[in-house]
Amino acid sequence: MNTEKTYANQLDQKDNLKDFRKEFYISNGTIYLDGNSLGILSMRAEQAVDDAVNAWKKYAIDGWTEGKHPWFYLSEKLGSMTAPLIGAKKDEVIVTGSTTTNMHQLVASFYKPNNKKTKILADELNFPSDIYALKSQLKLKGYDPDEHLIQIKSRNGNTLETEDIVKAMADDVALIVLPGVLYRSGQILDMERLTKEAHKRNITIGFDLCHSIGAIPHQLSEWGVDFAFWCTYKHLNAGPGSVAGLYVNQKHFGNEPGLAGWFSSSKEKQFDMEHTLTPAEDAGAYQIGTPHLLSAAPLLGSLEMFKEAGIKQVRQKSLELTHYLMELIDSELSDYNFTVVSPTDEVTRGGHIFLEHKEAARICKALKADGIVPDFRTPNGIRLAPVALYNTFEEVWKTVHILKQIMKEERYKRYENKRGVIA
Ligand SMILES: Cc1ncc(COP(=O)(O)O)c(C=O)c1O
Ligand SMILES: Nc1ccccc1C(=O)C[C@H](N)C(=O)O
Repeated sequence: MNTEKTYANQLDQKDNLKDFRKEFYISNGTIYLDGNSLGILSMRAEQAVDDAVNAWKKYAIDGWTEGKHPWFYLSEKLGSMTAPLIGAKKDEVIVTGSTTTNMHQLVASFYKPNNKKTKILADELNFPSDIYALKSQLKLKGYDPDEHLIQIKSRNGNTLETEDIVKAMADDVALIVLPGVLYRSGQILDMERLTKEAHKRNITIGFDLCHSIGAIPHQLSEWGVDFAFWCTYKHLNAGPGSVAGLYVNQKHFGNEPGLAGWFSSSKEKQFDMEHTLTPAEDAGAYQIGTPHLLSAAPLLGSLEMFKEAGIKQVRQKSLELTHYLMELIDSELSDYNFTVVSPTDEVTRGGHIFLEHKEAARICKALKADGIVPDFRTPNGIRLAPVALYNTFEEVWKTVHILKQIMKEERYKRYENKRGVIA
């Protein structure tokens, strides 16, 4: 491979998405590689927040129905803007809640245990919040999570085998919830095949798309996935605590949500103030209460950028960035005991790379001191996410060379090998 910096510059010059970087606030001298934990602010997202504040200033209560983006319809509008990113129909998507509250809503709606089927299938590598939510949903239905939550085991501690998941789809499984992309190793699960296998066995299946939305294309409707949910503060760059999203396949429209509220209502009936709910005929039925407008607004700006860039192009560049990163790690860091545990192939490699090293916590501190923002995951993981919309090949090149210097000079030894509060 070509390890010269000039090669990185050539790749940057050829990059069709390079102009998007100019729209982001990138701190001077910083190389931000943590976009899969929190994406950075774009001018368009900022503008959308300003517009929302101004609409409040100008319209007060009338902002619900007036202005450029009337608040009463904003969740649906953002849902339809999100749909192309996941291969869904417009009315199958709604922007609402947080990842975890949406998961609670969907499990409360789709987990319907009966005499024969009572178990929920998940995996042992998922983000803790999902597992906590599943356990509490089981308890609410009177089941012991120790018996009724089955967590598929990883053979190597980092990735899952489709065959192992399919094998675990036993007769007593009612519901499956899995990540689309694993938060540590970045492995993409075969959502299409898993959905097919689940449905053959009469099992409902849903996916957590936190680490896949905005990083890879999906075809949820075509695959027939029953439901999905995600956050918008990672690859979608909508800001800390931005409003999340959910997808419900249209074959499930017309049902009552497990957790109802007046925003679950059909729009026409909502202000009739009846005590009998008429649920919306689409994914809107899975909303609960008043949308968090100021935290939803930035998505208007970010999703517009995704529309212009196109998720296929985003994926293409992301694959090139992670490929380049892995090649440089291979050629430059071979003396320093790093292990890349992310899948290397293009089918199962997501938008970030996961490196293991026993000194990972303090290597991350040393990187940060040199202006590179990685993400530490306990006990020994370094996540690096070169993001298509705002990172460059030159930044990838610099990261690996700075990391090499840190290792060569053992500069990480200046720090304690312990995580900070968050990373
Ligand atoms: C896979 C996954 N699920 C859930 C969450 C958390 O959900 P919430 O947005 O509700 O905090 C995260 C990250 O925070 C995540 O990576
Ligand atoms: N929501 C957060 C709030 C604070 C700090 C980090 C997060 C994350 O999102 C972590 C992320 N889910 C991860 O995959 O590590």
